Amino acid sequence: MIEIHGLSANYGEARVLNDVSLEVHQGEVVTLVGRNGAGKTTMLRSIMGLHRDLSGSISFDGKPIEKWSPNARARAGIGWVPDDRGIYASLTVAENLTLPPVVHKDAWSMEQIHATFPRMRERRSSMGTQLSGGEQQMLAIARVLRMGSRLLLLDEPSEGLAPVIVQRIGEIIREIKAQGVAVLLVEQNVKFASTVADRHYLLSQGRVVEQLSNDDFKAREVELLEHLGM
Ligand SMILES: Nc1ncnc2c1ncn2[C@@H]1O[C@H](COP(=O)(O)OP(=O)(O)OP(=O)(O)O)[C@@H](O)[C@H]1O
Repeated sequence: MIEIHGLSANYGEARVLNDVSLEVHQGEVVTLVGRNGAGKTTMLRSIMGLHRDLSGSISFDGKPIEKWSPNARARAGIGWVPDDRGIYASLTVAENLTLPPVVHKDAWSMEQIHATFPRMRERRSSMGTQLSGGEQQMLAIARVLRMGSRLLLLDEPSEGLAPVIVQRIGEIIREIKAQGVAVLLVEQNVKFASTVADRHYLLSQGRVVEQLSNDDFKAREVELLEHLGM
């Protein structure tokens, strides 16, 4: 679905990603794990077309997309869920869901959204400001599925959420995967990452230092926690 080869990214003089290659296939959940400042968010922003100071190749469904605008990438089916979730505070849940345009034929219907996210039906008239952190995260994920995204870029969805809510987000990611959607997940929560992902890329100082199956990742959890300084 998405293939990245030799991606390097800079902020002015500073190189923050160095020759990174990775791929995510349809229906796969893959994490990018690394310390603060390792370059994880820059990777997601580069895939979405929001960071442009880069070299290397990015192809989506076999088409080179490096020169495409973020809009064109969204229309092709790439959905960005930023770490601040980007909810419109003064709109209701229903308005937040329906405001962005449907950009792809694989867009989820409201019925599908409500089946996977029953909380969004219950809260449909609530304003963005009234939502808990977990509800905001669910709304942000539901919104890109409603637009028709087939590859979700999730930036630390577990951050700041209570364990029981993190567990629910994990269930949602597994349900989304079962529908054939691919997920590239930035995470520092190693435990959570191991409950949802098929594979992991370990990023350190802008380089992929290891690629691990989920079984290997779980077996080396203690060492990885140490590596991440957690
Ligand atoms: N707008 C910017 N201008 C200059 N440097 C930046 C900018 N944004 C990020 N950086 C730097 O790029 C490097 C990678 O940042 P990035 O946010 O991608 O890392 P991260 O792994 O997502 O970490 P975090 O979890 O802290 O966001 C860091 O050294 C950071 O200071």
